[in-house]
Amino acid sequence: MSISQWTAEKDELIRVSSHFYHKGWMVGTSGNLSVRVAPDTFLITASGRPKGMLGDEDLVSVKGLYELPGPSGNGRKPSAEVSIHQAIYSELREANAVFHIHSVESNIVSEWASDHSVLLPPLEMIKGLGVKDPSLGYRIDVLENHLDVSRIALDLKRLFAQDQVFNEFHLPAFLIRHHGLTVWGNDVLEAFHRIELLEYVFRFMVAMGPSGSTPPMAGFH
Ligand SMILES: CSC[C@@H](O)[C@@H](O)C(=O)COP(=O)(O)O
Ligand SMILES: [Zn+2]
Repeated sequence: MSISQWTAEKDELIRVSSHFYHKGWMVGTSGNLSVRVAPDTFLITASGRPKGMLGDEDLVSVKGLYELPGPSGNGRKPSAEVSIHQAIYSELREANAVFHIHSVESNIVSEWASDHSVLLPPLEMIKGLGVKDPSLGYRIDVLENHLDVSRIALDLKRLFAQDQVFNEFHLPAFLIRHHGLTVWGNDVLEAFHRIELLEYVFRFMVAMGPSGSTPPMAGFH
């Protein structure tokens, strides 16, 4: 396999990673990104690399959606959260890009979960996630964080197995409590848009507060 394989996909992920880093969503080594390049193969960011300054060698290929991969040929290890990406690619044929970020807002919103999900406000922006009517009351799923990442991947597969996940109220995203946001899309651009739209929604929610209304301004009655 030539080392110059998938150059365009690697460049795209490096650009997206740098953009998210500058937004404060992939600070330090946090977050991971992947793109599917064949039905059972994807490129993913290597573990523990600085997400604001990735190089070509920091994208490693993973073949197989069920077994945990070992280090790549250049010694880089795939993301420690590779099992979550595998769970998404194995269960959802429409997913061809998976982005995971650690934003402050997504972590605040994850604290507001009741019954393992958070109700999103009826903002027009939510239409960008593929829903027709934002006022219908969409919820984002919130999974528990576990030190053992394969437990998170297992919980995610259980969620996908529930019928409700496949109805029109299911969003192409979920939160891991006190950890971050994961989104998938049909391609890199769709996943990119979805991350930006959801982060806008989370910023709005944080500004409104957990009760969904802004506190009255001092001096105004
Ligand atoms: C700043 S440590 C964050 C990690 O524990 C993890 O959650 C993460 O998102 C990045 O892990 P990585 O193995 O680099 O893909
Ligand atoms: Zn993470």
